[in-house]
Amino acid sequence: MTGDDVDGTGPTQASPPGDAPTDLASDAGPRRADAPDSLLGGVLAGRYRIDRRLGSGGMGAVYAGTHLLLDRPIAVKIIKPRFGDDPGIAQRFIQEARTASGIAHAHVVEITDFGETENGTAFFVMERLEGEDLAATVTREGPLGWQRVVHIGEQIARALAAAHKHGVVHRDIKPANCFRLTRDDDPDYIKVLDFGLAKVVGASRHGDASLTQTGALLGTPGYIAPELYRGLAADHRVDIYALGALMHKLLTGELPPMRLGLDGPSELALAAVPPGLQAILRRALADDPAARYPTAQALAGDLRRLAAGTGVSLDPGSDPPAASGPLLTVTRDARGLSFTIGAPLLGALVLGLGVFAYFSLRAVALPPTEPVGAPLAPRPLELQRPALPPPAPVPPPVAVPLALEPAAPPPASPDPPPPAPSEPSPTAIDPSAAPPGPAPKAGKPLPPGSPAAVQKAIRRRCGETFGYDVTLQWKADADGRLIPGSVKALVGKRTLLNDAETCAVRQLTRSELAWTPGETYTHKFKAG
Ligand SMILES: Nc1ncnc2c1ncn2[C@@H]1O[C@H](COP(=O)(O)OP(=O)(O)OP(=O)(O)O)[C@@H](O)[C@H]1O
Repeated sequence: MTGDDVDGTGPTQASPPGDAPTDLASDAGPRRADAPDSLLGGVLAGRYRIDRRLGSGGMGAVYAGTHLLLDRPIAVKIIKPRFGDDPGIAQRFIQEARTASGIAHAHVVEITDFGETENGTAFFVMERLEGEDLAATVTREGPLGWQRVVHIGEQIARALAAAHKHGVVHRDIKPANCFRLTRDDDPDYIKVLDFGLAKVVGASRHGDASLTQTGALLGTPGYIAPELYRGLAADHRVDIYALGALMHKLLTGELPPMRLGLDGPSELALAAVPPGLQAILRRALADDPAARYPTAQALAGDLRRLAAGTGVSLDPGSDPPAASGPLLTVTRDARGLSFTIGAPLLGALVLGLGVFAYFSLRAVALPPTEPVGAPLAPRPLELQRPALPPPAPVPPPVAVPLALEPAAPPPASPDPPPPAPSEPSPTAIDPSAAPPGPAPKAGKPLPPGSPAAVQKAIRRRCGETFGYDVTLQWKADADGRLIPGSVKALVGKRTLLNDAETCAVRQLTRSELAWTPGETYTHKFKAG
């Protein structure tokens, strides 16, 4: 897994220029592969020798090392120096290790140690895996056979089910975060990596309220569930959506088109896969979380049944009740993100009110504000899109340009929204269409058609992605903030939903520029 590839398809070991997330100091430009690394050859915490750098991601770099006492290979993730000064980020990093180490599942990477060095650099130690992440696999091999995807998807679903029971939502499931290795003659044995973006239900147990107040939309474009883009309450089903997107990517080489407000499955490029798998993906990728699998366990069950040829249970009413564990509800409010446990106690209360049956069909958690478990009221999303092609037996994938309706203003709060982190996580997207975001900077709106700063950033960061002429389009909302879902990358008349778009959307959303309200921008980039 690399932060190199924003849609999870890039190489695993390198840090190319298009990789905004991976370089240690983005303002200083990407880290050169041959740059000296003072950690190499050193010994961490008196027992971990740092042998070579494997790559880097949003918050840290990963090194291959050796446990000197046990003479055993390990991998160490070390927080980036620029984040080291930020106690909040370091806290998240340690939290990542602590929570991931508690999941203990065959398909979750094992965390064996974590801590801080003498100079305050946070690190954690993992089992070192031999293989490659799924982004590398799909880049090299192209689309995978559906049987392989079902096998891979089931393992990831089981890992997620274990994490969700533990109160952890991964929030950044993508090919780059799923490592493929050979075990017991299985060449597609999967370990899920990187719970760095996961938020923990039990954060408050550690007295870490800041974990709930990032105010940023975390994830990777293309894998982010629609409710997060909308700024609605969200829960563990964001992982189910992301896993659906991951399987779609593995099956077709492309991400599913984002179609906010549309549940129609006809645009999925899945003609070559069995109807049962198509149905599974449609359900996993449902726009409305209530129409998705209620649990990762249920998704894993259908994948298992499909592999065994015993059919799938796609009737939502046939799903098992929600897991009894502390499933997570992430709620966006004026203070940022907050978390609620859908505890059995809550279920009992609901039962006492005589409506358990109603909710058990739709929800696994009951957020305090806008329940994602309940059917979403049809939202008047202003989908500005060309007329959809007429229904056809196997329609080609259609990318729908989106203009998200700015969500309703947040409820009044006595407290002002928290300040944005000094350096957002590389995969953090300022949810400009979301209600609780900070007010747009009172910058001088750039004249339409000359977004020079963004052009520079995209040129620098997405240089390798644009090996061809590409036109970028994006739209500003009524407040002059970029609408993430509006970004399109066009090559000729074809809309791309891959590296170009995801790299561009990341750069655009990070730019924090004020745009001309309501303006649609079109910008051409020449290859090279
Ligand atoms: N336990 C491990 N064993 C072997 N290689 C690993 C291990 N963990 C990570 N790697 C590799 O290290 C590199 C960097 O991983 P890292 O988690 O920093 O990337 P990332 O997924 O982009 O991070 P982030 O999600 O924080 O942006 C990747 O090539 C990944 O495959």
